[in-house]
Amino acid sequence: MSINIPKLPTIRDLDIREKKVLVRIDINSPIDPETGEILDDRRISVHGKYIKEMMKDYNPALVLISHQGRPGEGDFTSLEKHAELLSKYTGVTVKFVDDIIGPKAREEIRNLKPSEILLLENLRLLSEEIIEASPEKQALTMLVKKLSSNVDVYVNDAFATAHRSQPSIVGFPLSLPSCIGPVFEKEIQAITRILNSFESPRIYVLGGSKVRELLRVIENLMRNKLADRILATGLLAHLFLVAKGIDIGVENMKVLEEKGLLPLIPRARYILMRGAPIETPIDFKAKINGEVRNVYVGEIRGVIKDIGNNTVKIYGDLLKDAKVIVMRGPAGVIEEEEFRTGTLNLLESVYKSNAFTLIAGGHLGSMVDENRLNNRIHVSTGGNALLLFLSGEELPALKAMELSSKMFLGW
Ligand SMILES: Nc1ncnc2c1ncn2[C@@H]1O[C@H](COP(=O)(O)OP(=O)(O)OP(=O)(O)O)[C@@H](O)[C@H]1O
Ligand SMILES: O=C(O)[C@H](O)COP(=O)(O)O
Repeated sequence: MSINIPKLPTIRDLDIREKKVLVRIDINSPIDPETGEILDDRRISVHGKYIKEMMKDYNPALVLISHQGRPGEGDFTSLEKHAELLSKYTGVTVKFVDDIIGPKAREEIRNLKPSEILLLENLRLLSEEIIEASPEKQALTMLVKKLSSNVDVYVNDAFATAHRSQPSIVGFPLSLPSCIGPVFEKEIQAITRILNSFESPRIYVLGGSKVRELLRVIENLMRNKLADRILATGLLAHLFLVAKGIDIGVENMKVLEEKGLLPLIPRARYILMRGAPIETPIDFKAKINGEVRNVYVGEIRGVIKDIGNNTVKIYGDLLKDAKVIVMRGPAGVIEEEEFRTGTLNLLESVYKSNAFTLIAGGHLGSMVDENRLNNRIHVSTGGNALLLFLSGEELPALKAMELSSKMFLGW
């Protein structure tokens, strides 16, 4: 079955040359709560690369907006450091203003000339930005009203926030001629290629800790017959082993309990009974008496922290023949160096394969060797947005963009 993805306007459909362009990006990054340092700047570097191209091709005056973290959490910080990194990746000095809709920000926007870039402060300092509502309601917020009257067009390049119905995502498209940006477009192209591919085998390697979300993805994959094999790793593997009736040991059951995952066992059983092509590991890495040991299913001891050597080999062999690969979430506790082997080896199989590959998720993305990438491999900037999309859910950003293209482009 193929999935219908709406045709969305891109910067080629809108006249942005020398215009004042408001661009919603997602440079939300992991932050060290103690020092405030940005721990991984992948999203910033990806946006930087495409902004640089946009400047070269269209010479606009760019006003960038983004969020960082959530109020009350350790990663809720200013975007000042992000501006420095954006300057590094774009090769243009990105001016930062510690204001969003006040007189200071509006003055800076009014004075901005083509070839200049301005970054406004963290959008989530505005309480309006946290509230989710319909595009029609969001178009009436102060954020949308105050900024719309100072720019010519709106570009949504924040694919990773496409699942939020917040004013900076769904309000502007109803107020200004709008389109998606290049990062968003690349993500849609990769997902379309994955979801509409009839080449097989199509193999999903699903791991990490967002097990609830992954079950939704698996249910959609089954509904639409999108996967030939699903190789479970990470905490998803724990859950499916238990659902298969396999004893994973008291300590690992406790891990599932602590993460609130035990209630998902019946749902996982139902997924298996309906014939989902889910493979589970045959061995794992665990720390026993201070030493890393390879333990086999049937005699699992210790806390499982990675997939084992034989599973790496078997999963690797399966990936060799794949035509399409989607890899999401790490295979083990990659925060501990000794438990990165499974993830790194699976990535090695991806680099060597000829399959079109989508790699998703912040933790997994941080393990990718940029020097080994090629145009067959797309490393997504999306986390939850991508998972929801793969689960078959409508993303508010796409809906708002469709409304906008009807209103302003007559599509
Ligand atoms: N066997 C395991 N036991 C416990 N935790 C695990 C195991 N395998 C992986 N994890 C944990 O999963 C977490 C990453 O999962 P997550 O689902 O957040 O992936 P991600 O790639 O960062 O995706 P996203 O960007 O959507 O957050 C890591 O913190 C890692 O320690
Ligand atoms: O990292 C993400 O998933 C996006 O930046 C969205 O962040 P949020 O979950 O805080 O809305």
